[in-house]
Amino acid sequence: MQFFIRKDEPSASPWSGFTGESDAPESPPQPARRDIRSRLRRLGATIGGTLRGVPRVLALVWQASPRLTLGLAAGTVVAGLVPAAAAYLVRMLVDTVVRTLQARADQLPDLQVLSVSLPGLTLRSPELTGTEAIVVLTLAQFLVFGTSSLATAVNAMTRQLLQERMTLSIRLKVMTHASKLDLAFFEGSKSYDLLRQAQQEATTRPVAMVGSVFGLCQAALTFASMVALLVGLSPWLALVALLAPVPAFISDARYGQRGFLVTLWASPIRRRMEYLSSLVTTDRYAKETQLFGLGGYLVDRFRLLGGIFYARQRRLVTARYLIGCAWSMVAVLAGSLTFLYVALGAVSGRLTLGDLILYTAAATALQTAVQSLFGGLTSVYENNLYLDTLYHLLATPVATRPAHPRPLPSPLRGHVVFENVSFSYPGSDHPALTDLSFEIRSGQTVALVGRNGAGKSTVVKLVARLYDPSAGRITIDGVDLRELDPDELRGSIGVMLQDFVAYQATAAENIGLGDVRHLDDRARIEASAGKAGALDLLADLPDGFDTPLGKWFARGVELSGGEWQKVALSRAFMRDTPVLLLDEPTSALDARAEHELFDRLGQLAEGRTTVYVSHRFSTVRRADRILMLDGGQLVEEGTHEELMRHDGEYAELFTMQAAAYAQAPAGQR
Ligand SMILES: Nc1ncnc2c1ncn2[C@@H]1O[C@H](COP(=O)(O)OP(=O)(O)OP(=O)(O)O)[C@@H](O)[C@H]1O
Repeated sequence: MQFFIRKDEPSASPWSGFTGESDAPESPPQPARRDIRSRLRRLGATIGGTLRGVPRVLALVWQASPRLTLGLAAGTVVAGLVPAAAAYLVRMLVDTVVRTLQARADQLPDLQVLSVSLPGLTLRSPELTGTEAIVVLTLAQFLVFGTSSLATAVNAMTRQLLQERMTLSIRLKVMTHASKLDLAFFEGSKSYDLLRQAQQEATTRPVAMVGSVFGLCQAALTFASMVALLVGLSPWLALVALLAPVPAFISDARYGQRGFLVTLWASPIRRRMEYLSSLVTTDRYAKETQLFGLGGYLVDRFRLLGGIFYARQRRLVTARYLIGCAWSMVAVLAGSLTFLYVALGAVSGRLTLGDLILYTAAATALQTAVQSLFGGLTSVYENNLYLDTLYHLLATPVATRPAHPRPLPSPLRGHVVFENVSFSYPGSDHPALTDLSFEIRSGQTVALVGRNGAGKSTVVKLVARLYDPSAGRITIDGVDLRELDPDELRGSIGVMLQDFVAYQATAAENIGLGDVRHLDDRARIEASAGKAGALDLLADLPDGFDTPLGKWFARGVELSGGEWQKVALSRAFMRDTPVLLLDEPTSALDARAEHELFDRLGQLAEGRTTVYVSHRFSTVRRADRILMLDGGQLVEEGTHEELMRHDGEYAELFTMQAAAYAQAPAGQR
């Protein structure tokens, strides 16, 4: 099956970073023709795989709520047996009426015994008059249909509740697992697709899954009870009813699998669509979108991708249902022939009127049951495929931790050493750091400088162990970082990243999240804000520290870039740690705020190892030592004075920046 764009699909415009390869993805070529034996083998494998998947699905449902699962199971059993019971009762009623009429016509005593034959058991009533027997049967019918209504209500209720529970439970599983994954996992586009797939399907698939598994069980019960009724009367009829829906099932299963493949391959397209949509609908991007008048362009890109996605779905969905319908005509024809056979049998006197009614009711119900059984199998199979992606995600190994981590030296002095460290980001051939060696003694304040892309942020991320070196090692107080428990290590490091997060939460939470154990410790939060120079700013907000920041939710107040940076900096100060890593902490601050911060940092850094990245040489010169990186390598190191005397690249950049200030017209200084 091909998924190329055809003439009737929206024409793909030339390649763009927004839309990607718009005529991809394409399915792998399907084998041209298969002989009957390999088709049967494949069918067997499909059914086997599907049935093996059922316990997995049931385990998920059970985990979501054992009580609701039991309720649904009970409702399903009742609903599954009702058609057979109803058909049986109708047959008894018709035969009773016929016998009563016969007795009255022949002027014989109107007395009869009602009997119900179950496997290994026959129940008989005492002698009843025709009217009494009809009343008893009507009562029994009332009971059956009453129970059936109750079962329908229980089924609908438990299904809906279970669906909600499962959606929640699967989303929680995905979130919990994702929060433990290695950062490297999030770097690849394939992983994003997997996550997206698992998350998006997590809201819809459980719904379909619960329905299909229990629908399957219900159909299986109806099937078994109907077969028991039908086989007793005519095994041939049972066989015809059994086989007639098979072709439609095979066709549906094939299209179910193709549907899954289209969804899977369309995942990158849908992710691009979501991204394009967010560019127009999210406050973060809306500013530029309006400023550059990008709305129309972005909407066009979205429309292009949406058109491609729809066209593929349309072709598949149309084929699936039209071809499925053609095959189900076989079942319809078999039903009509059964009807003819039974009616002729009744006319010839081989069958009673009750038998005729039982035959027709049972044959139709059996056919429906077989169809639902196969339909259920197809749908469980399809849902299983989607669930595979969920299980695949849940099976992704979480961030590696040493089996027996070495205890963090106590007290931690913060002596950091890079020994011949090289590092490339996951999926990148280009090394971000190459054979980097340096030492930061405990308590020292070190500035990392260098051009854009020199590797400064990478050094910060490696010390915080967001990644492990590709070669060489990093030690803290003599212990390789890989031998430590990452959480324990991170608990001893205060970090502010260059691309810090602005949480849509209150000011207090934005700071307190720096150490969740103290999220409610207002004194500590305010002290941290004080260290970052954010105290007055936050105290003056409409609800002080309880003011929600950001505009996503009600009552939110938006901050300026520099104000957000102060909040992020406050967060880094929440932990009273021996190591402090600050990646461009003042890039958005005004000159006074920056000056004041570095004055305070002088005291805050007392006794702590402090590493900061900065492009402003006025702040860099305050450091005890300066490390200058270029192309991922250390090119110069020393104090400001030493580097100026060395007259290398640092001195050149410093002089360039100083001259820019000195040459500025007096009014701009
Ligand atoms: N997540 C990533 N995946 C792949 N490559 C990356 C990633 N982050 C950074 N790089 C690459 O690693 C190199 C070093 O990046 P790094 O962010 O450490 O530079 P930097 O010195 O902090 O730059 P800047 O001054 O612009 O912040 C760059 O070539 C960059 O392209």
